[in-house]
Amino acid sequence: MAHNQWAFTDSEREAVYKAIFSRRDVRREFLPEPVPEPVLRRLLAAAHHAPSVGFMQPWDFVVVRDRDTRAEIKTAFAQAHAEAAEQFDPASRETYRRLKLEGILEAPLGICVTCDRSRHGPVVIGRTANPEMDLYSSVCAIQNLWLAARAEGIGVGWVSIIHHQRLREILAIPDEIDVIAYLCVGYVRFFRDCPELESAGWIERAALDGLIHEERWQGGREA
Ligand SMILES: Cc1cc2c(cc1C)N(C[C@H](O)[C@H](O)[C@H](O)COP(=O)(O)O)c1[nH]c(=O)[nH]c(=O)c1N2
Repeated sequence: MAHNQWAFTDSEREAVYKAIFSRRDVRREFLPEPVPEPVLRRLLAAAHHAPSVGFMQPWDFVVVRDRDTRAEIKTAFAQAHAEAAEQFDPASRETYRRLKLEGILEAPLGICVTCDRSRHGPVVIGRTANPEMDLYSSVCAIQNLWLAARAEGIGVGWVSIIHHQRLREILAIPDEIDVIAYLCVGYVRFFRDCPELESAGWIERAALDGLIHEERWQGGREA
């Protein structure tokens, strides 16, 4: 197509890809400066404009600023992290233990993203055949927030090494609401060029060509 009036301008498009390619999971580079309310509001508005199954908008955002609360969450992480280490084979266990996998106390802000699976009733457009679609919708909100944060020069780190039931207790989240994520959010000293798990030698980024299948799945499970 020669000209597409709906495309962004070159610089706008570059900005979108820049956010996508330079977004990182941040753990150790957080700065303690608070995130101003208008900026936080923009991040949450970006999250809230994510796509959602049947326009369900199943998310809520619990904003955690209190250090004592974050310390409780850190303790919950430490417990789940110790349990996790036992699940890796002995050869990689020590490497796992040395990885920095959260910035709960370093980041001035935590955001717990949830999913209210019964919002708008039991039958939802698009969720009938695949009931997990509401959970995916909350994940879309997280990705929007993550990219918007990158554009604001703010880092986000997803901490999933934590039992959601424990988070629910600490944050007084009702039983019928699913916890989707705990995010550490704050300004950063810098953004890494590539995923820390890659530079730490844990896993490399797969070649995209090996993940694309023409018409039918080709080959075995291995990409
Ligand atoms: C659902 C989910 C859950 C987690 C993560 C991500 C996602 C999508 N990631 C971040 C993850 O390690 C990271 O995205 C990859 O290593 C790729 O790095 P970049 O995000 O590109 O920096 C993550 N990182 C971490 O240090 N502790 C964690 O508990 C988690 N949990």
